[in-house]
Amino acid sequence: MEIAVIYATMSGNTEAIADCIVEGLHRKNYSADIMEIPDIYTMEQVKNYDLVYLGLYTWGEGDFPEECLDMVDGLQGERWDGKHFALFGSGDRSYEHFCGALDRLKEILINRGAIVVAEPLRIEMAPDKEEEEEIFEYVKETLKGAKISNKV
Ligand SMILES: Cc1cc2nc3c(=O)[nH]c(=O)nc-3n(C[C@H](O)[C@H](O)[C@H](O)COP(=O)(O)O)c2cc1C
Repeated sequence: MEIAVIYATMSGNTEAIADCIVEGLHRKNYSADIMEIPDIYTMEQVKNYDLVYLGLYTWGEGDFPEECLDMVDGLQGERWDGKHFALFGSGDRSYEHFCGALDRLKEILINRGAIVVAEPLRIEMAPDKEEEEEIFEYVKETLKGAKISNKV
């Protein structure tokens, strides 16, 4: 089973969540390819995976980060029927739309036929110890959601 963890980060918080997701996957004996946006150039790279963890921080007023716009366009331009996605990101509760980019991303993916396997995981800034546990639980929930029964 092929799993990718793809993320965008400006100050490292979303990257810390991505690293924790990879660790959570290892604990369940799954491996994953981890990639930072904008190093993903084609949707073909995304299509190769059975489960894609996609992480973004939120910018502006609930907006996508600038470096994600090409990828969002790419996602919008394809059908993702039956493909499993799990969304995560960092934000700041002092903004009106906490992790708002994740709501927008979820809507786009669902409209294009994707299965978003759990509610997006929203972390305030960088994960603390308690939130790391939350991330490990999220990994378990999303693996179940994706109905992955075979180990990599
Ligand atoms: C100009 C600006 C706009 C932001 N807008 C939002 C927002 O609308 N919603 C939110 O939850 N966080 C917002 N944030 C907070 C970032 O998403 C937050 O700092 C996040 O942890 C950054 O993640 P990163 O370390 O992965 O880059 C904003 C930050 C800046 C500097």
